[in-house]
Amino acid sequence: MEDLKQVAARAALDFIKPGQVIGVGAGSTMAHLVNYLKEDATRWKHITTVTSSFNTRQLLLENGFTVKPISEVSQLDIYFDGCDQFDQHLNALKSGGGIHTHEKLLAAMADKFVLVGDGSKYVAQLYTTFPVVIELIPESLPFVMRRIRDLFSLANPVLRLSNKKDGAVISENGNLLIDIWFRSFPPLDSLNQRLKDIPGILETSLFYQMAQVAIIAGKNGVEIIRRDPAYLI
Ligand SMILES: O=C(CO)[C@H](O)[C@H](O)COP(=O)(O)O
Repeated sequence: MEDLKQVAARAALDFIKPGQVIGVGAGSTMAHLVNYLKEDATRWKHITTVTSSFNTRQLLLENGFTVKPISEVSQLDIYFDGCDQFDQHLNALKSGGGIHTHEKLLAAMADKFVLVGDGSKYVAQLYTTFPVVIELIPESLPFVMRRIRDLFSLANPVLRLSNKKDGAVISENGNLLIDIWFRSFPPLDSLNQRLKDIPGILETSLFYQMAQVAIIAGKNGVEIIRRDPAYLI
């Protein structure tokens, strides 16, 4: 059977026009998308890419694409990214990679933010099988831990540690990451802002009502889900 992430990535090509500035996120689905762009290199040779991911950047460069640093861009035509999970309103958790601050920046600057994945990512309501991750400045660690425990008494905040080296995982921005494991999610419409209101926290991995479209490949084919059904893309 065909890899469904590959099927979804191929469907994403229909959303791109030659010459556009394209954001590409992290993960295996995005790697498939880069490989498809490479397969039709003549058509796509004039696109400019921007990425939130070290691994995707390497792949783009190896395949001869122009990759601009995030710091040189304020607008993208479109940003594609995978996620851990998303719900029927296209609220997404992007917790696994620990690079959500850059991912959210690219999602926010894109005219269109498109989630791409296999059907396993799509759930009616987000489950707590994934944490909400926060990026925080190192000095704020004890305070942020205390404030999270005060605000969410049933949540379990855990500093993300490296399994390849002693110590904490350090983000692209020199910061720490905390995985917040909830037993049940507090109301999602305010969760992102409640966390960001804590001094020291830079960004969260909850992408609340940011994506306009999701491309999902399941055993019955590719489904395009729009947050607003009237949205034309
Ligand atoms: O959100 C992410 C990282 O934070 C990735 O996009 C997510 O893990 C998707 O990966 P894959 O395409 O391999 O399923």
